[in-house]
Amino acid sequence: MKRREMSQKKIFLICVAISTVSLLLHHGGHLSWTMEAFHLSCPGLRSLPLWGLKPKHTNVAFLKTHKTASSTMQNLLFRFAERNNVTVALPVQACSHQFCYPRSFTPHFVHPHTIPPNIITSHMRFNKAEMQRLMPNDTIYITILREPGSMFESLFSYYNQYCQSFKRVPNGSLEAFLEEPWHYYRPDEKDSMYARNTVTFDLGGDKDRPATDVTYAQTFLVEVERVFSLVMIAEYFDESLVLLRHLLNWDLDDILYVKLNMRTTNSKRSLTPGLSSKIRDWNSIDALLYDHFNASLWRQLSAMGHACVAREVRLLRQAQERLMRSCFGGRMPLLRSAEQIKNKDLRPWKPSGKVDIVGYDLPVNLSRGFSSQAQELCLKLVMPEVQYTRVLLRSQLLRYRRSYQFRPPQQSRSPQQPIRTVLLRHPQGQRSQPTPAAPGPVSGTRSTSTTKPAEGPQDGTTKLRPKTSQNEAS
Ligand SMILES: Nc1ncnc2c1ncn2[C@@H]1O[C@H](COP(=O)(O)OS(=O)(=O)O)[C@@H](OP(=O)(O)O)[C@H]1O
Repeated sequence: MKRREMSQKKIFLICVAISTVSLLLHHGGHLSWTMEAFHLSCPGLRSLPLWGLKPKHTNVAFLKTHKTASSTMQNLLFRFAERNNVTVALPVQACSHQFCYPRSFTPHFVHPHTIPPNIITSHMRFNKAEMQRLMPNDTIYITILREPGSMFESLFSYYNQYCQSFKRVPNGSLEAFLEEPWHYYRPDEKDSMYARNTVTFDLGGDKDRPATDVTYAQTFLVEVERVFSLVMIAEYFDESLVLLRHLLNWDLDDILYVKLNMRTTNSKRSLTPGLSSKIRDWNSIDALLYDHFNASLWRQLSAMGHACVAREVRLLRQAQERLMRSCFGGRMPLLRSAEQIKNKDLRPWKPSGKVDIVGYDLPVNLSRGFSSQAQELCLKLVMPEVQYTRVLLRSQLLRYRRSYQFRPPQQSRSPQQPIRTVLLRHPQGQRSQPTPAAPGPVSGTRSTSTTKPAEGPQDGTTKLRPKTSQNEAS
C-alpha cells in the first residue's frame, strides 16, 4: 500500500517536472523577459497578473501616414500577421500597393480574398465609417506622427520631382517654397496632399483649413484621439513600440524591426529654427496634432514608469542586435542605395531618380547553416513595402484558394463574387465578428482575445486602453 502511494507521488512529481520544463521551453524567453520587467516594478505590468498568458490582440488597423517611419511599422505588422497566421487586408490590383490613395478609403479597394481581415496597414486616406464596415468591432486603431519640421523636409525631398507644388520651386529650394508657399501650391492639384498638412489629410481631415480656424483643428484632434488608442511618435519609435506591445499584449519578438525607407545622410538637411517655424506655420494642423500626441505619449510612458520603459527599450535593442547578428553575420546589414542592391526584391521604390533611398542586401553566404524559414525571416525583415505587399498577397491568395477547395459545396461562395456581397452581410455596427470569407486557416485563427484592460495612473492621463467600436458607442 505504502509502495503504491510512493509510486503515485513519484508519478505526480515527474508530471510536475515535465510541465515545468515544457512551460519554460515554450515561454522561457518570454518569462525571463517578463521577470526582468517585474523586477523593475513596472506599474503597468504589475497590475496585470495574467499578462503574458492572455492571448495576443490580433485585430489591428494601423493608419500608415507619410514619411513617419510607417514603412518600418508596416513591415513589422506584415511579419506579425504571417507568424500568427492572421489575415492582412491588401489592396486590389487596380489600387497598386496602396488603397487607391489619395481617394478616401472604402472596402471596395480591398482585395476580396483578403476579407475579413485582422490587420490593415497599407497607405490610405482614413475614413472611419468605411474602416469600421470592414474591420472587426474589437479592432484597435493605431497611427504614427513625426515632428513636422523633419517630416516636411523629408516630404519635400522625397516628392520634389513628383508633386507639382514642389516641382515648380526654382532649384528645388525648401527656403524658396516656405518664403511664398501660396505662389507654388495649388490646393486642388493632383498630389497637393504631399505639400501641406499631409498627416491631417491622411487622417481624413481638411488640409486647407486656415490656421485661424482653431475650432476645426481642435475638433479634428478630439476625433482622432477618440478613434486611435495609440498615436506613436517616430522620434520615440522604440518607446512607442513598448506601449504598443502592452496595448496588444504582444511579445518582444513581435516588435523587432529594421529601419526601412531611409534617405542617405547626404540627401537630408538640417533645419534652422527659422525654417522649422515656417514649416509649422504652413502645416499648422499637423503641428497641433504632433504637439498634442507627443505630450500624450510621454504621459503614457511616465505612467508606465520611465525606468521600466528604458529597461524594455534596452531589451528590445538587445534582441534586435541578436537578430541582426544571426541574419547578417555579426554586423548591421550594409546600407546601400537602391541601384546598388543586387536582389531586386530588396530594392526600395523611389518616386524619382533624384532622391536617394537606401535599403539592404543580404550577405551572399546567408544560406550557409540557415534553415529556409530563417532565411525567409531575414529577407522579409528588410523587404521594402511594394515587394512585401506583392509577396503577402500571393501567399494569402494561395491560402484562400486552398481553404476554398476544402469547403463543402453548399457553403461555398464563388471567389469571383463581388466584394459588396460580403460586406452587406455585416451591416455597420451590428456584427460582433465578421463572417469569414472562407473557412480553414483564416477562420481558424481569428483572435478570440478580449482586449486587454489598461491600468494606468488614476489621473486619467494614460490611454493604454483599446478604443473599440463598442467603447465608442458607450
Ligand atoms: N524606426 C524608425 N525611427 C525613426 N525614423 C524612421 C524609422 N524607420 C524609418 N524612419 C524614417 O522614416 C522615413 C520614411 O517614412 P515612411 O516609411 O513612413 O515613408 S513613406 O511615406 O511610406 O514613403 C524616413 O525618413 P527620412 O530618411 O528623413 O526620409 C526614414 O529614415
